[in-house]
Amino acid sequence: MERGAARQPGQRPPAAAGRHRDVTFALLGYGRFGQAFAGLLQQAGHPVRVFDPQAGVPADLAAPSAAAAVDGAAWVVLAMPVPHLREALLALRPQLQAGQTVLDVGSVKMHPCATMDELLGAQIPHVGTHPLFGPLSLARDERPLRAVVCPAADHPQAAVRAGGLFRELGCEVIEQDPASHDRAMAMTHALAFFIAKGLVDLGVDDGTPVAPPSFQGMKHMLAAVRGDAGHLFAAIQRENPFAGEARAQLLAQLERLHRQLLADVDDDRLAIPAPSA
Ligand SMILES: O=C(O)C(=O)C[C@]1(C(=O)O)C=C[C@@H](O)C=C1
Repeated sequence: MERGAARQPGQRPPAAAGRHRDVTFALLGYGRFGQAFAGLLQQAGHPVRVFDPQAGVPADLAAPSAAAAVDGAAWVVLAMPVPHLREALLALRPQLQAGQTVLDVGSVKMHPCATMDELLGAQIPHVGTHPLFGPLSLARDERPLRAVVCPAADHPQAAVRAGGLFRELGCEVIEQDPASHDRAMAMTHALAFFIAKGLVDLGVDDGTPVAPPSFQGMKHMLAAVRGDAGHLFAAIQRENPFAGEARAQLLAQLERLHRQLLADVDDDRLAIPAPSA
């Protein structure tokens, strides 16, 4: 695991100073994360060109096509919903040059990394990344930001460059292989969204003034699910090969607990053992 030189909490990335005028980013996808990432890149002084066939892109950022966005860009950021990545990359492949670095920013890593390896091969430098932040955590000013970087076997230098980019944006960088990442996300991200969506669908009112402190921590989970158009929830669950098993294990544990409570087991048996020293 590689830990980057993190900024101090609350410390901002360097302000735009025109230092990076030659390092242009092509951002393909302007959804919730694409918009947030464009803002971070611009704040750091990077020119950004955006193409999104669906979302309204501000005129000063908009490129007329994916090819126009990518032309001459040092970085190509794949910020479309994960299930669209393959088709987008197939269409884009003829425009890409060996001097460019392609990175994805999806919440799962096995499928996107395998797709980039397959379609970009040894010719086009590429790297998988998962920024562990989004518009809500940025708005809460959570620092330090964190990003996972999954190096491609053929392109270790692309991973080094991506690590440098995320550090420049104020992130701690964690290096992981795609399977370890997806396993960890199945037990954290996927379960958090699963529980939160269950609570939202149940009609739980997280705005009630009597919600106790123990519930306050869940509010971020509910806000994340409410802010999602559905793509993120589906990708986190369906594109992660370990998420189904994690959900099944959680449901089994909840069912077991439910039965214990109904069976009136001794309260002591419900206690969670203290962690061993
Ligand atoms: O900050 C937000 O807006 C988020 O929802 C961030 C969030 C999450 O915590 O679920 C969303 C998706 C990413 O894959 C990682 C982080």
